Amino acid sequence: MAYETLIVEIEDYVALIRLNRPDALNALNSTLLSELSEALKAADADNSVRCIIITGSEKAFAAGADIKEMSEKSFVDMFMSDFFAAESDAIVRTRKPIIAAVSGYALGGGCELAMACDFIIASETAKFGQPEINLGVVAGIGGTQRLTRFVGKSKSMDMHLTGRFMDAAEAERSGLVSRVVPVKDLLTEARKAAAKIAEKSGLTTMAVKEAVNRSYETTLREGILFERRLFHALFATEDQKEGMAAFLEKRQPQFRDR
Ligand SMILES: CC(C)=CC(=O)SCCNC(=O)CCNC(=O)[C@H](O)C(C)(C)COP(=O)(O)OP(=O)(O)OC[C@H]1O[C@@H](n2cnc3c(N)ncnc32)[C@H](O)[C@@H]1OP(=O)(O)O
Repeated sequence: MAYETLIVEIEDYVALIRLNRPDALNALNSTLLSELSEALKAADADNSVRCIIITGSEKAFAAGADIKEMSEKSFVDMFMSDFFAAESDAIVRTRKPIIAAVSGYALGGGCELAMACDFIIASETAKFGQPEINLGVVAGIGGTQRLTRFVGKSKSMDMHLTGRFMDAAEAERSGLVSRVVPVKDLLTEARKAAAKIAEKSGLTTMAVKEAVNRSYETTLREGILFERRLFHALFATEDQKEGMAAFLEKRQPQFRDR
């Protein structure tokens, strides 16, 4: 399918979704976000895809929601359209793993999009920020909630209240990103991570996502119980038998998502 603001390539079980509004630093307008939702739904439903990468350009992952598009909207416009709710839900509803490969600016909605992915691999030039305060608004796609869970209250308040940017080294130290790589290696490293994930049982990767994401939404006791039940349930799958048999027989497992 052809998109106006995205380039989507599927190769070796990985769907690479590249945000593509070069003249606006990949600012997230409604076309881009609805195309991204569609692309994620299509990748989730496509049996030839086992992992998804979302990336931008070297200069910008995404410099936030499109300020030109938003500037004249009224409260009624925003409220009645439930601005960006459906689009951000589409990311969270995606059951296959999503890696954000971030280079350059990931600001406002761009930072929120990256945080809604399952993990972030950043290039050395990545800059994260929630500068909405400079525009007279607050984050609107989960920034106050997710950033606080990732980096803690003090740093999150600092970022949201001052609007300052965090570089890649600070983002890695703070737990916002899983690793930092040279710019030239960003996509190679993201593809390597995706290829590793693609080798696993798709059933089990979905279970991992559900369990880790549950840790943000429930108490420790409930989360551990959820994990234990999921662990028990996976003993009803062929992939558990195959994974353990392969280990004992000293061979690579052949998972069938069953
Ligand atoms: C999700 C919710 C609820 C809210 C948001 O996300 S609000 C947006 C938060 N993001 C920002 O406030 C960042 C805005 N952008 C910047 O501060 C700067 O563009 C920069 C620091 C990222 C880069 O500065 P630089 O001087 O290198 O580049 P520019 O000349 O400023 O930008 C190039 C080109 O892109 C357009 N641009 C950049 N960001 C956005 C944006 N968020 N929305 C719309 N357009 C954007 C910028 O206007 C310029 O276009 P023109 O050449 O046509 O002016």
